Amino acid sequence: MAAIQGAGPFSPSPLAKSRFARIVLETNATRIGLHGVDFRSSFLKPIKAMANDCGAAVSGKNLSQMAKTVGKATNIVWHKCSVDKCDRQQLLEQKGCVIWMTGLSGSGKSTLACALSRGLHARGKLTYILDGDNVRHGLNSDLGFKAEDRAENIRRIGEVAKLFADAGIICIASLISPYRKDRDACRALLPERDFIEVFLDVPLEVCEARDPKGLYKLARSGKIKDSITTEGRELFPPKCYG
Ligand SMILES: Nc1ncnc2c1ncn2[C@@H]1O[C@H](COP(=O)(O)OS(=O)(=O)O)[C@@H](OP(=O)(O)O)[C@H]1O
Ligand SMILES: Nc1ncnc2c1ncn2[C@@H]1O[C@H](COP(=O)(O)OP(=O)(O)O)[C@@H](O)[C@H]1O
Repeated sequence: MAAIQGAGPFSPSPLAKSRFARIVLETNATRIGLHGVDFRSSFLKPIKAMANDCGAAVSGKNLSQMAKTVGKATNIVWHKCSVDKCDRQQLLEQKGCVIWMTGLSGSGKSTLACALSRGLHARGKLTYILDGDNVRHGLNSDLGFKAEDRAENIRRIGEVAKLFADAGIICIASLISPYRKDRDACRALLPERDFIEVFLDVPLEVCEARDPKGLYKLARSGKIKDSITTEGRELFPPKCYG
């Protein structure tokens, strides 16, 4: 996990945003297959690590053809296609993965996700952001903020993120995702180095002072329920290290 320390109560300049994105990228470069990269120029070079991954993908083709019970469904058979993740990665010249931003509301997840997406896009990398706010407008519009609803929200986004990674896309998930067990369940869906967790280590006081949506105010006055504002400190590790 990589942690981004909270900045002071100022608006981030585009330069600061791109520096943030660079920190994340440099911290995790090896894990997304960008070895020895000069971040100022050579992002677009073909990714060496992909060759190894393709080997792994080939051995992964031996998925059982036996009918299985999956969840509530019976007689489910995995359908393989001759075009696989490896082929898509080679086409895109990048490695599909999930970069998971976690942190309190107002910690800067969406801002950093956008800066990272913009930075990668400028370097010719295909990204897609799954933002908690946005996904709750559609796929997850049936969910609220009780712990079990948050868990289902995170589970679904984890599954969608896995599909994006399988498509060869760098998927940036941006969710509060306060409970470690929910994040760990998403991590378990992917090969270890394909899931990069970034904790925005911003103190509750700073997030509450920002409060761009007025959520902390509403939570403190009891007007919204199931807020994690007050117990936020306990839900996240005190420090996270890359
Ligand atoms: N309790 C409560 N009531 C009303 N609204 C709330 C509540 N908690 C969170 N939010 C807002 O919902 C945004 C998305 O939350 P997430 O899907 O990221 O949350 S979670 O991962 O499921 O915990 C989240 O987005 P961010 O502010 O960008 O974090 C908040 O705007
Ligand atoms: N590094 C930063 N320093 C100061 N303010 C920031 C920083 N990153 C984001 N912000 C501001 O904090 C507020 C919340 O950011 P946002 O990205 O929406 O957080 P989240 O998605 O975690 O709720 C916004 O007003 C944003 O401009």
